[in-house]
Amino acid sequence: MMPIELLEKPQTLQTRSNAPAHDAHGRRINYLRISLTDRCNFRCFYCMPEWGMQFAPKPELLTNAELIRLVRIMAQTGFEKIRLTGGEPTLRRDLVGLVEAIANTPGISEVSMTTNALLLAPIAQQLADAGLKRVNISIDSLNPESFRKITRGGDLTRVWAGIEAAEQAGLTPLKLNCVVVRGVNDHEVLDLARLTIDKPWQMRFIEVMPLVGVAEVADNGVVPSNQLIAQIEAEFGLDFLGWYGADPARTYQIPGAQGKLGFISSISDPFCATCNRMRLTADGKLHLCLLRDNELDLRAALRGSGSDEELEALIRHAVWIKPWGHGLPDGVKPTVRGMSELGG
Ligand SMILES: Nc1nc2c(ncn2[C@@H]2O[C@H](COP(=O)(O)OP(=O)(O)OP(=O)(O)O)[C@@H](O)[C@H]2O)c(=O)[nH]1
Ligand SMILES: C[S@@+](CC[C@H](N)C(=O)[O-])C[C@H]1O[C@@H](n2cnc3c(N)ncnc32)[C@H](O)[C@@H]1O
Ligand code: SF4
Ligand code: SF4
Repeated sequence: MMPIELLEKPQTLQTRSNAPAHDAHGRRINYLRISLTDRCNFRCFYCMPEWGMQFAPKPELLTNAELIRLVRIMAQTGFEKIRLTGGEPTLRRDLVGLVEAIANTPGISEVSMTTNALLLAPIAQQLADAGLKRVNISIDSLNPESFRKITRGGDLTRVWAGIEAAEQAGLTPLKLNCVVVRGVNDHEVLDLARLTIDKPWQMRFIEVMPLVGVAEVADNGVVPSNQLIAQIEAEFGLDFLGWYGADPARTYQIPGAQGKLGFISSISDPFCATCNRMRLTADGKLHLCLLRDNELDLRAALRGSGSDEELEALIRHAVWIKPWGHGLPDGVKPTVRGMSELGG
């Protein structure tokens, strides 16, 4: 499918202005994931090729002023929850100032961030003071050597320092993300789950998805969540807690544990029916569904002197035409963007 580029105000708007934006399937879309940069200080093998991606040249990236304006307009269309991601969001210059501006935008109720935490420790408190509510941190192995291999160079000690600093700064409840890949880190699932016995964290196991640049990792690497659930239950016992609204994770708990377990089963048990989210790429494209190619060029409208009203109309139209869901595992795979451009 070709990406959609709608640079002009659509002639027929299907949604009521002033009402919070809903798509054509009745889903309320109120969660924007912003990729602050497509660059990263890791090269996780399930996310990016070793040589990286074709990174966007700097002039193509949204400036802070453009981003803040867009967030204000998105908030007017009903977006309430913002997640900063990347690439690696901590590489963005003036991250603290950006967090503060977004957190102070009328209508925005929560700003959170997904990070690899390598650079988090020294800035965690400043981010919390600026209005960041919580962080989700990626950790795919507890073994420093395997961690280094999976991330192609990552230092697990610094990531633990980031986790500790996030807790101290109150960026909680803390969620830890592990992309499980068969034959690489699936043997560590019990050890990762065990962390939740003494810590109030949500440890989440994610089915690997076939994004551009790494599609072959998912071809043979997906471990269906039900296999992991059975394995963990056999070792510790497991209580099902629920599946709350638009949360992509099904949650469980080891009996008596302080923390929880989450399973994000995009492939074996998709959650598109309750999807509430869209993505803004660092180069200013509104990407309508993580696993589809459709996107709309907001940067062109921003830089082409589009008024706030025109931008709002474009955003409402994009929400209206948001695809129902993905077609995996056997349907059309994404062909345009890598995970590091979309932010997960
Ligand atoms: N298929 C699909 N997977 C998603 C979507 N959103 C998140 N994920 C997956 O879930 C992983 C974890 O997402 P996070 O960045 O931690 O964000 P989150 O789960 O929305 O965060 P919370 O606000 O804490 O619920 C991502 O890396 C993706 O693999 C989505 O809309 N579709
Ligand atoms: C793209 S990263 C960006 C934020 C940050 N660099 C990090 O790793 O947390 C966001 C999330 O996407 C997940 N992710 C990356 N590639 C994936 C894939 N192929 N399938 C499923 N999740 C993936 C990562 O594990 C991470 O939790
Ligand atoms: S998953 Fe995050 S840390 Fe790993 S390469 Fe992708 S963007 Fe970087
Ligand atoms: S695959 Fe698309 S529709 Fe499904 S949950 Fe993710 S973003 Fe939403």
